[in-house]
Amino acid sequence: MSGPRTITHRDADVLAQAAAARLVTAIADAQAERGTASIVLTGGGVGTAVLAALGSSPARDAVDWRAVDVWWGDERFLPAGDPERNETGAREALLDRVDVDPGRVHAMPASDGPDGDDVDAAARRYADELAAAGSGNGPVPAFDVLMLGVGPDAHVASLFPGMPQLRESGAVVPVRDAPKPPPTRISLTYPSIGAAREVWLLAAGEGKADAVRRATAPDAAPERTPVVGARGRERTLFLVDLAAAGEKPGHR
Ligand SMILES: O=C(O)[C@H](O)[C@@H](O)[C@H](O)[C@H](O)COP(=O)(O)O
Repeated sequence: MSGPRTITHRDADVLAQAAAARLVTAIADAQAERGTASIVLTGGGVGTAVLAALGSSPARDAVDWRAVDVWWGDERFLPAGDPERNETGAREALLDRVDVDPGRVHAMPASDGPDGDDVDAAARRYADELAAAGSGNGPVPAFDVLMLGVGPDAHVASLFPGMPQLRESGAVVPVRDAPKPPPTRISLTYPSIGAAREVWLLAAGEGKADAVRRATAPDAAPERTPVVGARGRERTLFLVDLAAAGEKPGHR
């Protein structure tokens, strides 16, 4: 797997708009090639801004949303509809504004869902849903694009530095005591992330400059810098703004 290609944008707004344009093009290309597309969404400010940019762009009508499978890379284990859930943000930003097939929007279970507050059972349920969709491809489908916001500590999804989930071989894991609130979450693992054709890493703002710098250091290791373990099968893009790249505004 080759290393990420970094593409730097003037600021967070340009990054969100450009990533949205890239996403709708990737969906259209996948549908042209295979008749369907499979995308994995991320929570966080930049991830949601990308969806909002796409949701408010005429370009959103360039794809057949009925032929898109939507998955999540991680989710906060909260009741359905909680404003802190990544699913809630994604629906408000994009999914409620396009004609998706509800049966192809695969939200991670909520804490008031079929497994109640049993986050282990909820993680197993999502792993089963992925395996069913994988239909012989293996434990997860061949995602076309998997987006991951990058935390200031270089976490991606809910894979945080030093936590045992980084070494998990299963497809989906429960997370307790996450350093980023809320503490209880569900997350894809590196094997699931690595099943994606493309992984797009999103980072904006000077608060991410250290994480981006560490991620591109030659001796970076996933244990301390989880973002370096996130690689796509065909391509990995690091989509950043000047501030996250540690460059001065106006430099471009
Ligand atoms: O559930 C979550 O919190 C996210 O999935 C998380 O992985 C997020 O993407 C990063 O923490 C970046 O978030 P920001 O873009 O808001 O900094």
